[in-house]
Amino acid sequence: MLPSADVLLERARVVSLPLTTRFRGIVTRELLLLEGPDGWAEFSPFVEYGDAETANWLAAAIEFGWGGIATPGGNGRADAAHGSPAPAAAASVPVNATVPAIPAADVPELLARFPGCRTAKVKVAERGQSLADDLARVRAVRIALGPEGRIRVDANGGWTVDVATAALTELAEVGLEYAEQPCATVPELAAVRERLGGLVRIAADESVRKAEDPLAVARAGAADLLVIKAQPLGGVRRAAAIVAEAGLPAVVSSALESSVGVAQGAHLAAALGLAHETAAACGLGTAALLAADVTAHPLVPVAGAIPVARVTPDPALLAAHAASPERDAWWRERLRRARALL
Ligand SMILES: O=C(O)CCC(=O)C1=CC=C[C@@H](O)[C@@H]1C(=O)O
Ligand SMILES: [Mg+2]
Repeated sequence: MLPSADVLLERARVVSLPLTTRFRGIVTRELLLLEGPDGWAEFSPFVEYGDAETANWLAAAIEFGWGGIATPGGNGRADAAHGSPAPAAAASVPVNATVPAIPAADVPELLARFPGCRTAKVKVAERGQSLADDLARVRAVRIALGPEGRIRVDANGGWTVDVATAALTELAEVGLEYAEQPCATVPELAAVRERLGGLVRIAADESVRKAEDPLAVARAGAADLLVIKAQPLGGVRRAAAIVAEAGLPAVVSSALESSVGVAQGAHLAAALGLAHETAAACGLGTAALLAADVTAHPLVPVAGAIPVARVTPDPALLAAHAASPERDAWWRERLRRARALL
């Protein structure tokens, strides 16, 4: 039985967290945190998302607060509530630095927020910018990481097939691990992948998390790997099932959450076997892009990794970053509408 909206909202808090750098067009991240018997969870679909899409995000929050997701090493309340297996060593997930569409000159300062990260994901194809801007940014990252560093780019579906093919052919000279969602649709991804003939691997993000059928991209052979997010896909179990069915390698990424939401991503990474030193880096270092978080011990990268741990917000920080009464009411209503869809 799923908890009712009243139960979900009993201890809910809505906060507005400032970002250090503009990212996907926003400078503050609003989100709702809720506390279940297993611990704290996050409900934070981006504000422009419609109700149908938000239901998955709520299903994920319910899973993390009420669903008995165990923490490897057994440091979470879920383990106590549901009986933990034998304690294992505390796990950690290697993470990438996330480089927004910033000027190349700002890259070194940005990367300093991600200590020890040997992989960087660089945003490209930003509206209003040119391929020259992308090349300059990616080259600046290559200089900072050195020849051994791994660089992936994320176009968020912003290119046509022709532009993607040309842009990735040029960017490949800097050395790319893969390109995430170069075009918007599955047929376009398949076409770019085919045209590049293995020069750059293709990862699908929006084609999984925003698709009616998250497996269509795998079935079409349109991607080499999947980028997986816990909240948009309805939680750890559902996301892990999609990866298993797709039969493709996966990288877990955040949805630009507070450390509470990032913690669920880390649990998904652990469930997928990505919580070890030699795993491909996950996009879970994004708490480093927040100028403020809800805990004094945020899940920011240390030595290139974040721990797989649950996060309990600090009451003083919840109060300091509380959203306005209007926004608080908006989020609570939004949660009620999402709950009605489950
Ligand atoms: O993967 C990362 O390095 C960070 C997360 C990230 O890039 C994203 C988080 C939230 C929303 C998305 O637009 C964006 C993405 O496209 O992957
Ligand atoms: Mg992406």
